[in-house]
Amino acid sequence: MILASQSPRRRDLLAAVGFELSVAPARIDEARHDGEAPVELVSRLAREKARACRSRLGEAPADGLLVAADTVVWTDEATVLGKPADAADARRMLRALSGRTHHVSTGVSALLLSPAAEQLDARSFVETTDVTFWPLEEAVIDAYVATGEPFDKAGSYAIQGAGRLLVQKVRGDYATVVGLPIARLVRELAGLTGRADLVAHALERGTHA
Ligand SMILES: Cc1cn([C@H]2C[C@H](O)[C@@H](COP(=O)(O)OP(=O)(O)OP(=O)(O)O)O2)c(=O)[nH]c1=O
Repeated sequence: MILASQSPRRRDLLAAVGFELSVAPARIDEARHDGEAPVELVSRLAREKARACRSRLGEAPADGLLVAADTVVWTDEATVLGKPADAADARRMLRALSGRTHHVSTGVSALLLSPAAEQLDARSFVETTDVTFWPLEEAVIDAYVATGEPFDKAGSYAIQGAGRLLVQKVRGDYATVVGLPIARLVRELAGLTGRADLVAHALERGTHA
């Protein structure tokens, strides 16, 4: 499988269910269009990342799968919180999330690659998980920013890291927050490849520590 993402979290989630990966990050403009809803944004960006990566493979790629994804954190006002520009930006985002429920949407686009394929076979979907933060005192925000963890993370936190200390409640798939809804993805790949046994196969091959 080709993973069109630089995210080590996505690589780990796929490797843990037994996929052998080659990583080929796609560089695209991730700017949000005027009036674009967060769910539409991640859906579009995942598809654009997949398309950009696919076009670099040339005319006749080997058989296989290509997966791209994009994650955003957003609030009820449809404000999108991207990766923080600096520590002050991270602090501002964490204050905005303190004591409230926000949404994390991950868009995924999977392509079936084949040298013969005229028509591109693809599956794209978006999963959204709601995350509630404990109220965060300024000292907690400062200590968290000082860990350095917020800087390459949408919304300025990582639920899989020290950021788990900020989280009171999760409603939806935890893996969607980390950056890849793996359970849904394996099911979509089963449909895309016609391999109904893919979930069982992933359970057999995976390393489930
Ligand atoms: C909210 C949250 C985000 N994140 C991460 C997942 C994503 O890697 C990142 C969101 O940025 P993305 O732009 O989705 O992904 P990326 O830049 O890491 O990789 P690429 O563009 O090459 O696909 O934030 C966490 O790791 N944990 C969390 O709890």
